[in-house]
Amino acid sequence: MNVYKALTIAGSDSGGGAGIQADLKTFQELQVFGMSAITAVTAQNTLGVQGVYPLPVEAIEKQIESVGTDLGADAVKTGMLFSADIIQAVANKVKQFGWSRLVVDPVMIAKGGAPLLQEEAVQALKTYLLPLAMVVTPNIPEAEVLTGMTIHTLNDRREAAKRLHDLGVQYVVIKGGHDDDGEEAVDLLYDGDEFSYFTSKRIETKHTHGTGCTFAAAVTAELAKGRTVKEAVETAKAFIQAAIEEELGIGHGHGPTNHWAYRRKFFE
Ligand SMILES: Nc1ncnc2c1ncn2[C@@H]1O[C@H](COP(=O)(O)OP(=O)(O)OP(=O)(O)O)[C@@H](O)[C@H]1O
Ligand SMILES: Cc1ncc(CO)c(N)n1
Repeated sequence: MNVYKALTIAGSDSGGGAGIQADLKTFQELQVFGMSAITAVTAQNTLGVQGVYPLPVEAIEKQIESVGTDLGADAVKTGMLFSADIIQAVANKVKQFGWSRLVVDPVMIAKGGAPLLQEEAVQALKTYLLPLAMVVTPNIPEAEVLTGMTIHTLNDRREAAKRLHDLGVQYVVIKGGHDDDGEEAVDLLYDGDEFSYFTSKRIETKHTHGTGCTFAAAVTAELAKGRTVKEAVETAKAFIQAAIEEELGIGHGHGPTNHWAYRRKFFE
């Protein structure tokens, strides 16, 4: 049996809808063996973030080394990295193990507004990690912070994608979840040459906690299997659409998406 493996380097969400938990569930659903290096523990639920506890840099490095020196990874994803020190350490380890199928989800703030990345760490993300990335997956506010431009139109988004590509990342996906007008949720992919668009019906719901993590984890899982970036984004879009569509309706606030919905929709 050919076993594909993916490593997520991200924060823990006690509520189970985002972060490490969303990543591992998504890897599993897509039949990829999931491994993790936890950067920070968050006390979090559907109502918000009640606490953030970053781990010592050494603890993060050790986890990555444990995976890298034994199991190996076909693809790697980063999520919440919190500080410039953590970003630099993660970038060094990615280089050390020669991981080229790297998906960077530049997590900055949780849906309720809690900061998951220190402001001074944005530059470190641009300098150390993005040049190593195969794919970066910002939402619109994250793309604005990374490029320093405001994004209103699709044209703005295309310009932002070009600027992100100039930072050294091979493929840029700017997600459209935050683009509030319109009946559709449109994600844009730029490969340095052409733009592609992945469009789905926008679902009217407040249960979108962890959509970004889940989407990027699905891209990572498909890359681990050797798919092209375009194929991986296509599957990730179908995965997140199903996960939002088939609501779980749990928790008292912005609930998590349904990680098993894609399997039920397409394979059962
Ligand atoms: N209401 C919606 N209906 C359909 N698709 C959506 C909706 N909201 C988000 N998506 C899709 O979910 C994916 C994640 O996009 P989004 O922009 O919400 O990420 P995000 O803000 O990083 O998420 P989070 O910070 O909650 O993890 C994209 O593929 C986007 O198109
Ligand atoms: C741990 C963690 N990572 C990422 C996000 C973004 O959805 C979150 N809310 N929590």
